[in-house]
Amino acid sequence: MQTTDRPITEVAAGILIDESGRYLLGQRPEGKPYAGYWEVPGGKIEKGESVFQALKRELHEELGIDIESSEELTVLEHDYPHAYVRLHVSVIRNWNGIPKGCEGQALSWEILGSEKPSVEPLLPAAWPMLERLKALLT
Ligand SMILES: Nc1nc2c([nH]c(=O)n2[C@H]2C[C@H](O)[C@@H](COP(=O)(O)OP(=O)(O)OP(=O)(O)O)O2)c(=O)[nH]1
Repeated sequence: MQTTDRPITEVAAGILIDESGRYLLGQRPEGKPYAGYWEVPGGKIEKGESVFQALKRELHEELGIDIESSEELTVLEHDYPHAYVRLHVSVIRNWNGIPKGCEGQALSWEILGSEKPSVEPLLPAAWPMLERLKALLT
């Protein structure tokens, strides 16, 4: 773990994996830092929320789906100019509804085994998540 004097922004990110073995990326909407960059869906954990509660709320707001369960994949930190973030990354295999871009964001289903995503650029901290996912599945 890195250490920092900066306040830490706790973030929950959820890698949705569908039945054909694809995972979902979303493009950050206008108005957010790194707008246009691709990321794993999720967002900031609010005060008093667990990682799962935050994921459930964020994925409902962003994608219009209801998740039933999640498996913790990894925790990683990244020092951005706008914030120091700690990302709690989970894998989600069960949800109700069909993911859609409720905030006007584009979505892309990606092949798990591929070398790199078909879309770019990715948020810098999304890369280690995908590496961790690859390691889990191979
Ligand atoms: N969701 C998500 N966030 C990521 C990833 N990689 C990464 O560095 N982040 C960072 C970017 C942001 O600083 C932070 C997530 O915050 P956000 O701005 O998306 O959160 P939010 O939806 O709660 O935003 P807001 O309500 O403040 O507008 O985590 C990723 O793959 N997915």
